[in-house]
Amino acid sequence: MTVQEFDLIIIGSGSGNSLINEEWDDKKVAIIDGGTFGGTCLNFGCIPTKQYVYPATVAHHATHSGHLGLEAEVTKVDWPAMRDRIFSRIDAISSGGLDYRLGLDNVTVFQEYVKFVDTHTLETASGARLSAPQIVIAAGSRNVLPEVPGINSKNVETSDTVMRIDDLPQRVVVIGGGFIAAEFSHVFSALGAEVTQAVRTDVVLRGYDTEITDRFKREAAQQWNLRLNHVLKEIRDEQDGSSTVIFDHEGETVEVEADLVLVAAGRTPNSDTLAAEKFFDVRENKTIAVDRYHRVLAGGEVVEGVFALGDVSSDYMLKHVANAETRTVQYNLTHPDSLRSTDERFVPAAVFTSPQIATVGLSEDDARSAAEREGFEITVKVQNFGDVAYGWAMEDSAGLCKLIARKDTGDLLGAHLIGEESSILIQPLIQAMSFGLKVQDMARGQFWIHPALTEVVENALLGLEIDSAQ
Ligand SMILES: Cc1cc2nc3c(=O)[nH]c(=O)nc-3n(C[C@H](O)[C@H](O)[C@H](O)COP(=O)(O)OP(=O)(O)OC[C@H]3O[C@@H](n4cnc5c(N)ncnc54)[C@H](O)[C@@H]3O)c2cc1C
Ligand SMILES: NC(=O)c1ccc[n+]([C@@H]2O[C@H](COP(=O)([O-])OP(=O)(O)OC[C@H]3O[C@@H](n4cnc5c(N)ncnc54)[C@H](O)[C@@H]3O)[C@@H](O)[C@H]2O)c1
Repeated sequence: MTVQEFDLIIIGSGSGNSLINEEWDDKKVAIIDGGTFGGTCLNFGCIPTKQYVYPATVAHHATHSGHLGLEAEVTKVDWPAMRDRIFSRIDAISSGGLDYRLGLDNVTVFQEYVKFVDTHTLETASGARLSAPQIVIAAGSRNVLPEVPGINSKNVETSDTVMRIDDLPQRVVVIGGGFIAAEFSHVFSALGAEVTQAVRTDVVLRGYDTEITDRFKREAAQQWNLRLNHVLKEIRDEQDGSSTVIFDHEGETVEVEADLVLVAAGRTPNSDTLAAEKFFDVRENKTIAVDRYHRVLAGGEVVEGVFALGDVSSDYMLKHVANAETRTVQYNLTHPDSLRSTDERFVPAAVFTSPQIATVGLSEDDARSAAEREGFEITVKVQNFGDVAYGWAMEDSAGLCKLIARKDTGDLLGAHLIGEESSILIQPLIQAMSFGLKVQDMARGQFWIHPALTEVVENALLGLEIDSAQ
């Protein structure tokens, strides 16, 4: 069998597509993607979800401003117009990106799935064999569907399909307590659907500081029907075209009627689609094992020339992490003698639900454990948005900013926010952690615009009890 030889093979056109820079102009590159060109973030993830989140948040504000002396209502939600506006932009970027790559002399695009047949050779679904001394696995992750009767119902959607539906459904059941469930519960409920979010335990947004998750549960329950400890058992299709979603709730059977069931029960890395486990180390969570330079491991040893990045190998399924890893791998591919690693000490995340949530660093529980283990004290401050002037303007009772720092040094250990634009408010705190800025210097070493909402961050910093602070 003939094997097509390349200098570089990239599997995955999401973050992987950004690897091809001018350094490869004179070399032969193959980029392979069996799915939609551009990957998850562009086509099914970060970007379209936020394009729905924004109008949903506008609608939420419009309909929840009575406390400000405003009576407003949303008289029409034109879902098809919204969907077409969103995807006319996204689809054009995806097909434009594909056309651009197809037009390059040095790049060959394979639009099929591949798997490894040895560490440096791949076989496409149609049987072609490709080989290269350098291969980057950027194959991402996919949605997981729980194995329950009725999971193949026509009313079941995942994040891959739900944004392209024909119309806004009347009754939506969202399965899951993670990022995707939280964001879509907000979107559908704010746009006017009757939403039930069913979480199998009493934990939402696992791993988040409990102050934030408790506040989120309270706020979510005021906007949609949040049901905890509801274990999905079955989805039964009814003759009228709807479905009945059946749960076990602490030993009792609970049935909820739905026109659409959004399953957001987690994502799994695509390592198995590549037969990666035959040639490389694959961890229990199905990520491909890599060293600090993103080189793939086999039997604990580096496989020369094979790198992995993003959801398929990362501890985080976040696009800003995949992007940072892409920059590192891009450099390492052409600088084998001065390899770089990605600094993942302070990885932030935001959940674009209602209210927004943003987090970086340790939760209070984890910070207390670390303090006990390593012998230092922590200081914690919770500042409500409603305590600062802009929070008064908003009549806010939902938002809070919680900071955790080392008492002796003033190093920030964790920052957790829930409330309006938390994903923006947290950025100076991420910056402080990344660059080692002490909380006392951060609080008083700069002006904080009055009366901006950032004063909630300023006041939280000032509320921390640092030993050396005057
Ligand atoms: C609904 C949703 C919302 C999200 N929102 C955010 C957000 O707001 N912020 C954020 O930071 N992150 C968000 N994420 C996560 C983010 O989208 C991912 O972390 C990121 O896109 C991963 O990029 P990647 O390059 O690793 O993989 P991908 O972009 O998924 O690219 C992998 C590509 O590999 C292809 N592929 C897989 N297996 C094979 C194979 N065997 N052969 C050939 N091709 C293959 C796939 O078709 C895919 O196109 C969201 C995810 C989802 C699902
Ligand atoms: N704003 C963002 O950054 C953003 C937005 C969306 C997704 N993402 C990324 O995508 C990843 C996947 O998101 P997700 O929400 O699908 O996953 P998740 O891991 O955040 O949450 C999965 C949820 O599904 C539940 N679950 C698992 N199995 C179940 C079952 N059998 N029945 C019922 N519930 C079940 C879990 O308990 C959990 O609550 C996230 O880890 C995140 O990194 C990020």
